[in-house]
Amino acid sequence: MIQHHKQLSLDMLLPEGFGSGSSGVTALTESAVMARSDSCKASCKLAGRCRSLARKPRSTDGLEALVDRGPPGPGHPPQHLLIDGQASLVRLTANGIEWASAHGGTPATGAVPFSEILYIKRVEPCSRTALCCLPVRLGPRLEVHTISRPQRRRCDWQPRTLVLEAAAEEAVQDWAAGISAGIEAVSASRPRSLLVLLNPNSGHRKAGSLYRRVVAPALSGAGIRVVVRETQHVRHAQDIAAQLSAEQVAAIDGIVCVGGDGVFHEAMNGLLEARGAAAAAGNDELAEALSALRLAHIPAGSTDAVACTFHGTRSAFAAVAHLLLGDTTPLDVLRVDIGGRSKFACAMAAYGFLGDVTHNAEAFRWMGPVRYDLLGAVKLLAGRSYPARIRYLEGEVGRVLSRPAHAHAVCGTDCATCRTASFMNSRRRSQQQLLVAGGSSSPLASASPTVVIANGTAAASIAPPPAAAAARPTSAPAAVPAAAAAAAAAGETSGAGQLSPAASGAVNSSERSRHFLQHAAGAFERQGGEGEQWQEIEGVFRSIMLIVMPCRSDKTLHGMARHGHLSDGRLKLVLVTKCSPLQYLRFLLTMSHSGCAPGQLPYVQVLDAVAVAVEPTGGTPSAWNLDGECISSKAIADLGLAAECHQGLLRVFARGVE
Ligand SMILES: Nc1ncnc2c1ncn2[C@@H]1O[C@H](COP(=O)(O)OP(=O)(O)OP(=O)(O)O)[C@@H](O)[C@H]1O
Repeated sequence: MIQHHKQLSLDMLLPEGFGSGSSGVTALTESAVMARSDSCKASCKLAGRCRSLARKPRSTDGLEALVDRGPPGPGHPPQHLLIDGQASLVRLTANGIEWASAHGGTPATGAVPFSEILYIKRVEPCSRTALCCLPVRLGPRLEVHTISRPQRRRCDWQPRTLVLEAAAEEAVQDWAAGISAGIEAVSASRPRSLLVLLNPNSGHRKAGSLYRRVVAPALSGAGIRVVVRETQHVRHAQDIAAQLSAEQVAAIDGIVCVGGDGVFHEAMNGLLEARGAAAAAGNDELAEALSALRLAHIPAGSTDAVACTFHGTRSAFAAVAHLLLGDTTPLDVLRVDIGGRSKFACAMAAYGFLGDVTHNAEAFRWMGPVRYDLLGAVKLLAGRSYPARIRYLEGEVGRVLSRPAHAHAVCGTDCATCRTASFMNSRRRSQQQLLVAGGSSSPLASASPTVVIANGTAAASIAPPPAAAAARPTSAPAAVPAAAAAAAAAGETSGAGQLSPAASGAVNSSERSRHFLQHAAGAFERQGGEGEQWQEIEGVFRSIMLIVMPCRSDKTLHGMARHGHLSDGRLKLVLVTKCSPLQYLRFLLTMSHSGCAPGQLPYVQVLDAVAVAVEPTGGTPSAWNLDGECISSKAIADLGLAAECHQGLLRVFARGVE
């Protein structure tokens, strides 16, 4: 059962930088400092600070005048306040707070936009005894909690607290009201209520303390209602997300995953499973409400590639800040068909080397994150390769985005490549809907080349014959699930944020040819375009990777796929052919240093694709690694794996790397 989050004492949990401790010292009154600073010189840790305050008496004359000035607001004259202990002229503009002060004779200005204020907190006046034994009078204050960007790594946001101090409580109230109104005007997408799924087993098993130290105070400060559930076992996060009732879905704006990539992967799968089930049951209202939920990842795991890719940093504070600000972006999801089931991955699906590493990693969890390095070294030396046949579809979006303007673009905030893909996707959907509404057969469909199915045990041998109407997938109805056919007929393609019933339900086929056929047919209908044809590559591979997003982590700062995107509807198909351990090590180092890109190494191919099918062609197949989760079922050995990228299927709390 969902338990209500216990409100924790902010004072106990405030992380460094969130607190009021140091700012309190700046509120020492001038006379108190003058009177007591000499007597506490020797013993007091703060004596130096006290002396400096005593040497530089601060003017508070302006504060008295403030009381009669009326409420602050855009167009109103600036008012005198103390900002971080400095007498300043402060005003509210339409965009935020601006101030000017003269610190030590040097004029200084500053500004904080409303869009970067996480929350504000009023602090009542009080008296306290500081470490220096001085009685400290803390006046009425307003803490403005915001972010700062370090010079060198701008996306590595740090907490910053601005303390506004006025002479009278009413003035602080006025400022609080003015700033709240400004935040309200830019906060349409900020969450108000969240479900938190916390995996206590992640990484170094410190997710709980990280939550209490960094996440809870921020959520509580922003007034967000939170329900926290600790996961008890493997797949628990998935079950919780999949079993959300309509009332629970209506009550929350999103799901926050505190842990590693695994817990995010599970929550995503649960959410998409629930969406598919709701759509299949004709419950459009619930399906829509589930589509509106956003997912967040607060990194506390071993790799945390999801958070690193979303925000360009592994900082939990940065992830929470993006969440509080309501940053939202669509995310591509890879739908993977294994035997009769569909699973979803947002980072990558890997066969060969990474599959082998994950296959053994769980047994060594007690070692912590270092298990990946050790197993990686072992598998590198073992040097296993796997024969396989790979088919892939570049897709319309793949062809358009292969133009120079997009081919080398690095995904970031407000990415032009992702916007283009999203535009193409929505245009294609509306075109299809128009055509369906008009009752005509879709020219898009008729212009599409066809998929030729080689009967028998061979999987779909795919090539577009000149007059292939008879060989169109519809000519083999048994191979195309009714739901998929209905979805295609209704124009329910894998558009942004949409999930066709076929994408989530179980598929009732166990034969290899049917498995590939139905995937190929579905993907082709959705993703193919004029002149499109499936490409086929057969060989022996050390590693096959389907990388959906850039996949940044501590080990690959630029991402495993340097030119991967969060929502361009494509994946990077990376094929490393059979090679020596030394060559493979070179590949790993290249990937770690600069990310996979075409033409780097002669034995590595990097291709753009929207759909891929991988079929083992001999020997014992490797396990698959789906977002770090190991999949080693008999179905993969028998049937292979087929995957298709769905553009912007999920919405996540992120803005991309700044
Ligand atoms: N209470 C629990 N006990 C044991 N395992 C759990 C529990 N809760 C969740 N899990 C499982 O732990 C697995 C790993 O979790 P997670 O991915 O969060 O951490 P990680 O593997 O250390 O990090 P990363 O995936 O970033 O490398 C998840 O797949 C999940 O199924």
